[in-house]
Amino acid sequence: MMKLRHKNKKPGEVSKGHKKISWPYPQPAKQNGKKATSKVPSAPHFVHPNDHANREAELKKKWVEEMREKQQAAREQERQKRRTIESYCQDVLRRQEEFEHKEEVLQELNMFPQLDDEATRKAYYKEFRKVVEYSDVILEVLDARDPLGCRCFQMEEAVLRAQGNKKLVLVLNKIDLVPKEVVEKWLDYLRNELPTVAFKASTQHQVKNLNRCSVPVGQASESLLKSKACFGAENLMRVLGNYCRLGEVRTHIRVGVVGLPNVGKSSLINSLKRSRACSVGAVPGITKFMQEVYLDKFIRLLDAPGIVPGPNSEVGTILRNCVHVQKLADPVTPVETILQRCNLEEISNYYGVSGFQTTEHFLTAVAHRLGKKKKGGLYSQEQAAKAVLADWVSGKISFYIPPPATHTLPTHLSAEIVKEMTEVFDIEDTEQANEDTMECLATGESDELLGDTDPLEMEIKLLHSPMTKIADAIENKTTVYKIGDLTGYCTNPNRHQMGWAKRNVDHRPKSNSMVDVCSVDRRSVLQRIMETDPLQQGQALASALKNKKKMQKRADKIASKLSDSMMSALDLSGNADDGVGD
Ligand SMILES: Nc1nc2c(ncn2[C@@H]2O[C@H](COP(=O)(O)OP(=O)(O)OP(=O)(O)O)[C@@H](O)[C@H]2O)c(=O)[nH]1
Repeated sequence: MMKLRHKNKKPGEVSKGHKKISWPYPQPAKQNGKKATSKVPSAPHFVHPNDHANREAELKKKWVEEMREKQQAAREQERQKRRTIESYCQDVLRRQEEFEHKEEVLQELNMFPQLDDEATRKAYYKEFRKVVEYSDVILEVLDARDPLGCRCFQMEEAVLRAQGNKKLVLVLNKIDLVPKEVVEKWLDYLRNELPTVAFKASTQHQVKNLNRCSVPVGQASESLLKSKACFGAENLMRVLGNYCRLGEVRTHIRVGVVGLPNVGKSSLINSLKRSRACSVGAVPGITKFMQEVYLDKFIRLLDAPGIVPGPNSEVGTILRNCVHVQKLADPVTPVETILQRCNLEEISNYYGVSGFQTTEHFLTAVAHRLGKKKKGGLYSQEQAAKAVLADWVSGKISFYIPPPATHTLPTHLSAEIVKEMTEVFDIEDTEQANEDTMECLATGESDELLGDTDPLEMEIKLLHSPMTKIADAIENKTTVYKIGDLTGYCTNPNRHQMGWAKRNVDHRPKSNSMVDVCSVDRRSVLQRIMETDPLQQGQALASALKNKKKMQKRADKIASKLSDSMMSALDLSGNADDGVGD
C-alpha cells in the first residue's frame, strides 16, 4: 500500500512528516505563493542537464567557502578572547629566537655557497653540520686528480672549531686516475698537514661482495689498476683502528665522511662495508641526507651530502663535477678550460677529431662525431660540450694537477694541530700502509685478492693457478706433468672438452716441460689476516673462507674433468686392462 501511495505521488509533492531539504543558495522566487513561470510559455526552453549540474556544483562550492570563512573568523575571535599579555610576550620571544637562528644559519651558509637552490643549500649544510656534530673522526675525501681544488678549508675550520676535539684525516681517492709518482708526491705534500691515506674505491655495480685488494698499490699492472676492486681499505681501517685503541679500553667511534660532491664519499663507504650501503652515481648531489652505516662493532660511518666552497657558475666548480652537467646554462666555457689544461693530442685521439682551431670548431666536430643535432639539423655545440664534460667528470679524459713545489701550512692549521693528528693516528704506521697500497696497485699480484673476484682478476688468478698449468700441459701433446707422486704425459688433449675458455695471453710452454703441481699455498692469506686490524679479522676470515670454498668447488670441477682426460690419455680404462690381460 505504501508503495502504491508513493508511486501515485506527483513530482514535487512532499510527504507529511518529511521536511523539504533546501540548499542555502537561492531557489527560484515564488510569486504570491506560486512558482514564477516564464512569461512566454509558448517558446520551448531546453536546459541541458549538464548546465544544471554545473550551476549546482558552483553554488555548492561557493557555499562551502563561505562556511569555511565564517568558521575561521569564529575561531580567531575565540583565540583573541583567550589571549593574555603573557602568552603574547612568549609568542613574540619565540618568533624572535626563530628569526635569529635563521639569520645565523644564513650567515654560515654564505661561507658555503653551494647550490643555486637556497632550500637545497640549506638542507645539505644542515646535514653536514649534523655529521660533524655526531662524528669523532672526519674523513675528508679528495679527488687525487686535483686534491687542493677539492679541499674545503672552511669545512676543515668548522671541524676543528667544533666541540669534542674532532680529528681530521684526508683520503686521497681515485688514485687509479693519476700516475703513481704524482700520487706519491701528493701524499708527501698533504702529510705535512694531516694524516693522509691513499685510496681507490670499488667501482663495481653489484650489491654485495665488493672486491677489496690487500696487495700494495705501487706495483700494480695497468689492467689490475683499471680493475674495479678497491685498494687501500686496510690502511684506512688500520688508521681508524689506531684511533679506537687510543685508551686502555677500545672505544666505539663514529666516522663522518665529508667532501665535495662526486669525490667518491659514498663509494668509499661501500668499499669499506663491501656492499652497496649508499647510493652512488656519476652526477653530483646523489647523497641528500646523512646516512649511518655500521661497519663493525666499533666503527660507524656517516655519509654526508657534498658541499661546495664557491659559486656554482665558477668553471673550477663545474670541472670538479659539483654542478649537474645537464643543468648547465653555459657548458661551452668549461670545455674551453679543459682544452687549455689537457693534452690536445690525447683529446683529439679520444674523439677522433683533429685540426680544430677553436673550441667552437672542436665542439662542432665532436657533435658531428657523436651525432648531436638540434632542431633544424644543425650540430649542437651545447650537447657536444655536455658530452665532453660528462666524459671529463667520469675520468675518461685523463687529467691531473701535480702538487706545488713548496709547501706552506694553511692558516687554519698550526704546528700543534699537525703534531696532535700525527700522534693520534700513528702516522708512521699510515705512511707504511700507504706505501703498501701503492705497491699493491703496481704489483698485479692479484692472487692476494680476498673475496669474490671480477672476471678480469679471476683471469689473472687463473693464469698463475696450477690447474691452468695442467690444462696447458694437456694441451701441449709432449708436456710431462707431475701431480704429487704421479707423473704422466698427455697424448690426447681435448681442451674444449674441459670447457676452458680461450685466453688472449699465450703463456703455454713451447717445448717439453715438467710442471710441478702442489697444493695452493694459503699460508700468506692467513698470515695477512692475522696482521690485519683485529676489528677486521672476523670479516677477512669469513671472506677468505668463502673464497676458498668457491675456489675449492672450482678446483674439484676442474680436477674431475682433468682425471677423466687423464684416464683416457694414460689409457688406464678397462680397455687398457684388457690389453694387459691379453
Ligand atoms: N675511477 C674511480 N672512480 C671512482 C672512485 N671512487 C668513486 N668513483 C666514481 O665517482 C663517482 C661519484 O662517486 P660517489 O661515491 O657517488 O661520490 P659522492 O662523493 O658520494 O657524491 P655525492 O653523493 O654527490 O656527494 C661514481 O661514478 C663512482 O663510480 C675511484 O676510486 N676511482
